[in-house]
Amino acid sequence: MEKKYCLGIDYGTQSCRALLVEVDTGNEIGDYEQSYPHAVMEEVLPDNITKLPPDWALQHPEDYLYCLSTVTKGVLEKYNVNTEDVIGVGVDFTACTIIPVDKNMEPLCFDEKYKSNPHAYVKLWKHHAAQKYADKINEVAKKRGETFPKLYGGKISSEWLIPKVMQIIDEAPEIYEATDQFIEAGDWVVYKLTGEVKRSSCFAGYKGLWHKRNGYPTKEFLGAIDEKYRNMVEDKISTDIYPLGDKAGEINQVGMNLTGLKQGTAVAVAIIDAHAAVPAAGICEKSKMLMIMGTSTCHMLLNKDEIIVPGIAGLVEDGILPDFIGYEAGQACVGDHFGWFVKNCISEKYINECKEKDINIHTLLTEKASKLRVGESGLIALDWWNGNRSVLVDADLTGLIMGCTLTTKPEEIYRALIEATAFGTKMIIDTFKEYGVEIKELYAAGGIAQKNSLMMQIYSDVTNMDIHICDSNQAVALGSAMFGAVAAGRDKGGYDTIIEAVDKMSKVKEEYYKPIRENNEIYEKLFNEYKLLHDYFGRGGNDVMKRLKDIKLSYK
Ligand SMILES: Nc1ncnc2c1ncn2[C@@H]1O[C@H](COP(=O)(O)OP(=O)(O)O)[C@@H](O)[C@H]1O
Ligand SMILES: O=C(CO)[C@H](O)[C@H](O)COP(=O)(O)O
Repeated sequence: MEKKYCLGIDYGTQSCRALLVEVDTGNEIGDYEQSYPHAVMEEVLPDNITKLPPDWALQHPEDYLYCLSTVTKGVLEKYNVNTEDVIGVGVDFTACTIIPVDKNMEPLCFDEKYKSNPHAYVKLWKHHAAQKYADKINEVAKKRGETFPKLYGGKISSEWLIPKVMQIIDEAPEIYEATDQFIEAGDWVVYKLTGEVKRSSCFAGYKGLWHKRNGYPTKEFLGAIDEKYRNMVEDKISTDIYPLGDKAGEINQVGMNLTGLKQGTAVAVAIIDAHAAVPAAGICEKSKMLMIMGTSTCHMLLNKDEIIVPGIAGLVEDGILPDFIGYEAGQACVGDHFGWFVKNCISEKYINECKEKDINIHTLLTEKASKLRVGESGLIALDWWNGNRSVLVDADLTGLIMGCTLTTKPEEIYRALIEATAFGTKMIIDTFKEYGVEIKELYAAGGIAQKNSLMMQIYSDVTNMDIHICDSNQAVALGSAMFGAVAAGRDKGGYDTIIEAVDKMSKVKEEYYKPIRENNEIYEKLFNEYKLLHDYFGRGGNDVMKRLKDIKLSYK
């Protein structure tokens, strides 16, 4: 019998990639990647005139279609696979990443009329300018004694659907009027492939405040925030939601022209990027926390019980795998602030050294940082360059490096930034444990888990836990491909359930990171200092970060 393949299409923050995988073994044939031509728009629209205020982060949906074509056609051609043998496709996407679309499902920013209106574009997950709307939701929910925020760690994040739509209602009523529906980019790509609008319970559950039994927040609640928000769900957000593992549809003519895939190929209901990595790392039982480490880090955990943990991003029934409560927590800025550092704070001398050694700047700084002893630099940092997602849920917090002197070196700062993210992860783990959610093992996947072994050792030393690594350079895309194989089903050579796919296709490396006792002892001390700073600046001891932000905003 001919080999059967499935395809995972992974839309990250910076780029999109397609991964071709053998269905029976999970062996990765190869991948193809393409960066978004407009990247993340944080300062100006593509017209090069319309400036964006602080905390905005937009993307261009044109890039999603361009990348879809490039990566799918690219991978099929490069590895010369007969499309007859590709049985299923899965799509994952960052979230909450939403597009306002018209009645024909065309993004409003494609319309000449709205090209210079920032609200007509995609609001990327890390668009944090809806914080004041999230604050309103939290305030009114508290006053009314609403119970739904408990499922989201007690606080609704500015990254999510409802605050983002509220921002559009207030700041661009003409865009709100012209919008037929607000749709997650992952669901929109599935529509482009199949012609079917099959919204995913994963996006709706974690990012849309949707609950399997209770639905979205009620009209009464939304109306209590302000009358103008009362009908937003009914008018502009589809309530037709489908579980993970379902088939959304089949590649249609448009999908075939876009991708080169055969009409009739099964397409799975879309999934959030981080969530897709869980089955890829072989996790289908409770108590194993997976960190998906890239631009940001998402912490995923399965459990059988619904235990309320303050400050986590969400817990959703069947949200990751069927028959489990899927818990998510996260750090909004991990690779992103290493990226910021290497882009803005590196001297000519280091750049020349990279050229001489023919390595990139991350590798050079990591090499130098690995020679430092724990605590030797005298630095400590807070990892809030992009706000704090867990456990403080506050996008208005900012980054901090303490202990700098005239002898501080770039690699010391780089290491302090790595350590800050490890401390942030320990805060999350400790909070889960404190509230009775068991974490017995730690797993890691994503770009950084593969690329930076110093960082993984630091995480092991800080958390004092073994860390197992998913044995795929593209864990997220692998997970999506697995959902593609499930959408195809056993009759077509795929699987009936994601658990069967985990059994055959998932991958974990044999070697793992073990904590080094002496390092852990010093990190315990440093973590106590981190906690002091964390609580002082993040829990109301001193709101200087917010006051500085207010002054900054007064200039816009
Ligand atoms: N060797 C490295 N060590 C640590 N961080 C890195 C390294 N190389 C790249 N990065 C950071 O990793 C992030 C990209 O992660 P990746 O997993 O490839 O993408 P994404 O999060 O978009 O899916 C960028 O923010 C970049 O600054
Ligand atoms: O909130 C998310 C998942 O729940 C985002 O999708 C994620 O934080 C962005 O992912 P990446 O760092 O891989 O670009």
